[in-house]
Amino acid sequence: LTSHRFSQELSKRVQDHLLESIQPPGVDGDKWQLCAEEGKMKMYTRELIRDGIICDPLKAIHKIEKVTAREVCHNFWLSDVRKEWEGSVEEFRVLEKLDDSTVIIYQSHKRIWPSAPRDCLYLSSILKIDNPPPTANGHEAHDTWMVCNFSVDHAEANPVPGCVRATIEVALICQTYITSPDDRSDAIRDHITCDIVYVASINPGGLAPASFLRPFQKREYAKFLRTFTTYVQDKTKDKDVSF
Ligand SMILES: CCCc1ccc(-c2ccc(S(=O)(=O)CCO)cc2)cc1[C@H]1C[C@H]1c1ccccn1
Repeated sequence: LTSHRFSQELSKRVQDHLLESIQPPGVDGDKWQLCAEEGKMKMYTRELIRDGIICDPLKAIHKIEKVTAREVCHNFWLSDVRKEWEGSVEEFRVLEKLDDSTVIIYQSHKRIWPSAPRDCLYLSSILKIDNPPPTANGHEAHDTWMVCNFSVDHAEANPVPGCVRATIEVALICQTYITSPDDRSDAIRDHITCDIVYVASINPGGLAPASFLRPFQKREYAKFLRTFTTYVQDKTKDKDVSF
């Protein structure tokens, strides 16, 4: 297994996500507040201010039927399809490929009134988790995949002028579980469900008005999760299942 200059930091963050992020809210004792519900998707947040900047972490628990953890994580990680579901991104560049499952991305986001536009520079890695823990909804996982995105520095960022650098720490943890083949259909896709935990801490960088940022981010997270999960279901529905 080849390693790269971020291998150590990446595996530390993966371990942390497996220990903490995958825990359903309320179990890990933190003060997660349910802040939005849409169908099967529940969004929780905590109030966190760092140097006067709002960095409320988000934890979304979701489940989508008829897709596998690998299909969800692959469509989230694959750069070629990013623009098909990520509506808030303006510029998007892969700066470096560290290995077959790890890249460094530069992206700028569409300007948000009244603040300056933001950009992000982050490592994005997809990995399959061996000996999968039980899912956040308490199901026996058939398999577990994760995408881990976190901010790094890079010499060739060549940022869009005028952008304020936002920093991110994101994980998408997906677990497939097989539901009992109760109905007659022998199509395996009808018997799989994917439990999803999406955790994100976004530090918007320079000051953004508190009264504006909290509701804005909540709306954006809900929109992003809705768009992305719908995209994956549409993309995979006529394809052979890939575990
Ligand atoms: C708030 C400062 C601006 C801002 C910085 C950062 C991000 C952002 C970066 C990465 C990821 S991701 O989950 O890793 C998927 C790859 O893009 C999601 C969101 C979004 C916004 C803007 C668009 C707003 C947004 C979108 C979604 C969630 C929260 N905020």
